Amino acid sequence: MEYRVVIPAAGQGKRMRAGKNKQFIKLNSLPVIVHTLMVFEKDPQCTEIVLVINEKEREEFLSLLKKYKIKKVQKLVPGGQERQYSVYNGLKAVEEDGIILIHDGARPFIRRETIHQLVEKAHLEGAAVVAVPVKDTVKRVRNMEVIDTVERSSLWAVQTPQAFRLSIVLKAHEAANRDQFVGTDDASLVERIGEKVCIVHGDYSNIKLTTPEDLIFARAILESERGERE
Ligand SMILES: Nc1ccn([C@@H]2O[C@H](COP(=O)(O)OP(=O)(O)OP(=O)(O)O)[C@@H](O)[C@H]2O)c(=O)n1
Ligand SMILES: C[C@](O)(CO)[C@H](O)COP(=O)(O)O
Repeated sequence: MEYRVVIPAAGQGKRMRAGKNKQFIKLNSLPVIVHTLMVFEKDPQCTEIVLVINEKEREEFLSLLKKYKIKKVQKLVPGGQERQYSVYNGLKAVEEDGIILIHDGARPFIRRETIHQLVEKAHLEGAAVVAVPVKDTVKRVRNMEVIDTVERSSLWAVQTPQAFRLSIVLKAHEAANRDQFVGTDDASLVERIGEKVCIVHGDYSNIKLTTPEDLIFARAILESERGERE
C-alpha cells in the first residue's frame, strides 16, 4: 500500500540546548534528519517525502539531500511558528489524495514494519497513530501539587508517524485554523472534528530526540540494533 510522508523539521530544538537545529546533530556520523529520511527513502511503498524546513536552513538541507542521494524529497516547504502550522504547510504541498503520514524529523528510529502496519490501518479506518502503553504513573499537577492520579490502564503515549486519509487531516487542520485551535499532535485535530483515530502498537525505541539525555538513549539504541535497521 503506497503512501506519502510529510516530515516536519522546521523547529529550533530549544530543549536540546545544542545551539542549532537538533536535526543536524550527528548520530554515528549521520545527521538525525538523514537517519529519519533514509527510512522512507529506502521504503519502496513510500512514493514522496515532503520536508518542512526553516527557510534559513534551506541550503544546509539541500546539501544533505545531495550528499546522501535522497531523491524522494522533491518539495522543501517553509515551516511555521508552531509544529501544527509547519505540518499544514506540508500537507498543502501534497497534490494527490491517498494515505499521508506525518512523522517528526526528530524521530529517527521508526521501523518499516510499524509504518506498514500503520498505513494499512489508516487505509481501513481513515486515521491511525503509533503509540506505546504508558509505563510511569501519570498525575495531574497544579502549582507543584498533585491534583489527581490518572488511571494508567487506558493511557498510551502517542508518537509519530500519524497516518490519515489526506482529505480527513486537511479538513481537520482547516477546522483548527478556523477555530484558532493549536494541538500538540495532528490526531487531536482529527479527533476534534469527530473522526475515529485508531492505535497501532509501536516500539519504546521510537523516541523523539527532545532533550540532551535523549542523545544518550539514541546512541545506545543504534549500538544495540547495529545492522538490524534496514
Ligand atoms: N514550528 C515547528 C516546531 C517543530 N517542528 C518539528 O516538529 C518535530 C517535533 O517538534 P519538537 O520535538 O518540539 O522540535 P522543536 O520544536 O525543534 O523542539 P523545541 O520545542 O525544543 O524547540 C520536530 O522534528 C521539529 O523540527 C516544525 O517543523 N515546526
Ligand atoms: C507529535 C508528537 O511527537 C506526538 O508525541 C508530539 O506531540 C510533538 O510534541 P512537540 O513538543 O512538538 O515535540
